[in-house]
Amino acid sequence: MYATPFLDIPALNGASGTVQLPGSKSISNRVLLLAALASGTTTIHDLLDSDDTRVMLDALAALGCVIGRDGTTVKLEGLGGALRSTSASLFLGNAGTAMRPLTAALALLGGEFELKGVPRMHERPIGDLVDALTQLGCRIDYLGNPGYPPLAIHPVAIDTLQLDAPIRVRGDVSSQFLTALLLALPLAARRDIVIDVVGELISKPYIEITLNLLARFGIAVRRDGWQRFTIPAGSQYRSPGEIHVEADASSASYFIALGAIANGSGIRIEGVGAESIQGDIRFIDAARQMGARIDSGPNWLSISRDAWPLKAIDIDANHIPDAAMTLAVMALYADGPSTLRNIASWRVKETDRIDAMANELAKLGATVEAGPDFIRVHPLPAGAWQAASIRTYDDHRVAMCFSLAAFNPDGKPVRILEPHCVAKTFPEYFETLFSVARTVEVPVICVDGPTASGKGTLTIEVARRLGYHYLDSGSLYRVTGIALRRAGLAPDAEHEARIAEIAHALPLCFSEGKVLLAGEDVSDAIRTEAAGMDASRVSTLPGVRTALVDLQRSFRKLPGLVADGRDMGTVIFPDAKLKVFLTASAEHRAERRHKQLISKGISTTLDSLRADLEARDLRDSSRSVAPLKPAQDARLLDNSHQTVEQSVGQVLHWWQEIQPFKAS
Ligand SMILES: O=C(O)C1=C[C@@H](OP(=O)(O)O)[C@@H](O)[C@H](O)C1
Ligand SMILES: C=C(OP(=O)(O)O)C(=O)O
Repeated sequence: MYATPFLDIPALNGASGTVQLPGSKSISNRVLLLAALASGTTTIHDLLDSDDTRVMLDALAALGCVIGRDGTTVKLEGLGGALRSTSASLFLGNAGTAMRPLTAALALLGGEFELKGVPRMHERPIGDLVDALTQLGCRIDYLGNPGYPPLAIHPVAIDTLQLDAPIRVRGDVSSQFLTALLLALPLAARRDIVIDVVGELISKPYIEITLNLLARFGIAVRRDGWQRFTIPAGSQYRSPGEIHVEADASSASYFIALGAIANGSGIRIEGVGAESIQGDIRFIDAARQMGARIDSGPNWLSISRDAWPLKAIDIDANHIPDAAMTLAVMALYADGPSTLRNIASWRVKETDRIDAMANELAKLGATVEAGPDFIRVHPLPAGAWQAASIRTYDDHRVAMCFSLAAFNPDGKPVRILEPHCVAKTFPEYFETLFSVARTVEVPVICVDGPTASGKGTLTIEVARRLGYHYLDSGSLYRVTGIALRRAGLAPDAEHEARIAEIAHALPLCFSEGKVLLAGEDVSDAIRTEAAGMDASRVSTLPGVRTALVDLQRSFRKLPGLVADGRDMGTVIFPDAKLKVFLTASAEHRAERRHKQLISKGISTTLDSLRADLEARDLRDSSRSVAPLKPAQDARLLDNSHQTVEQSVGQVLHWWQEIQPFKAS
């Protein structure tokens, strides 16, 4: 997941490949609650691991469920209708699928509970559900604004609930209120329980998910149209033992759109197919209408671009409220204005999504019309796209769907602010996108400079702040040095061919700040002075340098790279847009190295370190191949009198200066 304050997506121009998508949020949270209400153990495969499921799991654990986890498989021992813990304060983040169903279940289970969430959750309505539960005799107080969480739930005896008259619940603000009642009321089914929906029910397919999963847990709800639902007397939750969660159909919408927009050999999605029980799968109908070519099989979809530009669409999107946001961005690539209707519920989700989409689409340059329950998006012709800094309003779907704007014909990058909000349902969204997307040019920042100038520290920090990959090219030489010593060779010209072979096939990777050679952590071994000397000698061998060029260039991957070394800007990435040549006086560098070594308990003297550094500088700058010198277009940064933060700030400032983004 990108934990950076922003993520810059360079202009993308193609995409091909296969993505395995994470589990459905709607299925995961329903199954977790049903498994908790049932008796016996349920093994859930492919459960979504995200903020929304984590708050549900934490809540169930606080209620006394025993939960075991192995990757995406979760084993949950149900409570069988009896809470092990009858008071708890539960934090439910911004998960509607946790807040609403848990409110109903806990109001019936008997106990003192406090249910709260993030500030936005406290602005998302729950009054219609609380009204329905209160009619039954449940006792719920608002701890903040009436009609909204946080809530205090008080115990009532389940056999005192009034179940003789139909329970009336409004269905026109959120279908989750009806879902919550359907999931929880089997707890009280000593007689038939009838629920009547008041007003036009929205987001109907989510009720189908609820009914489908209730049936998997042994509860056969009778349904009369979308108005009346009956939970038969004697209903009891029965765990199916094992259950698989399909991949998330709403998450699939971004990759379906990607296949429809991007040039390439198409996108294959694994984990969800056209027969999905999730209503958002009907997004494929809308995408086909806009011109996508889509095939499907058991648990897979394959999408490729067909009609181009896409065809404008005018649809009632009430049945696909979440995926429809993706259509609003696809509309930018259409042949006329597209209209999404009957989407008033967008206004009470993670943010006011109609306003958010209208504001951010306008930043890209689009003309947008919006009303209480619709949005109309006009296509953006080539030449009219702006490089925009997209505000995401802590809404995962805003972040995800705007990444698709990076396919604009004007080659403009897109900045996504607070990209970590995707953690609500799809923490690895951007990584998944980057695994299949192509760009004309992956941005690179080169930081070259002499030994002990602080390149490593600076580069790692700049990469971290930008969410870019990191290449410590010096370590390639150091690792080669270690590998050749292990092969019984000396780092000299006599063994150049053998060393080059070793370098070419170096099984190297950087992971969480560690350098791994064939899986072995060699981070400390390569930092000794002896390894440094070997690296410097190895790097004078032209055959070895050539062998390592391809390896170094292979680190240039989306969304960008910060490369540290001695010839990054001059030889390896001569087209880099920002090249920094970092220096510090020999005196300062010797002092820093001295401190470093002393802190590691390695004894040495300042004078000898300074002499070594000067000898190395001379060798590095006078070698015949790629001598250490600033690239012509490099910016010089002397950090002798700077803190790390100051040099990082300077590099980020230079980088920012060459970005085209307007402030948000
Ligand atoms: O029941 C569910 O799993 C959901 C129902 C929908 O909400 P509304 O019924 O409020 O539209 C949907 O937007 C939400 O992401 C998940
Ligand atoms: C509306 C959404 O979430 P929630 O389940 O919190 O309602 C969503 O995921 O788009």
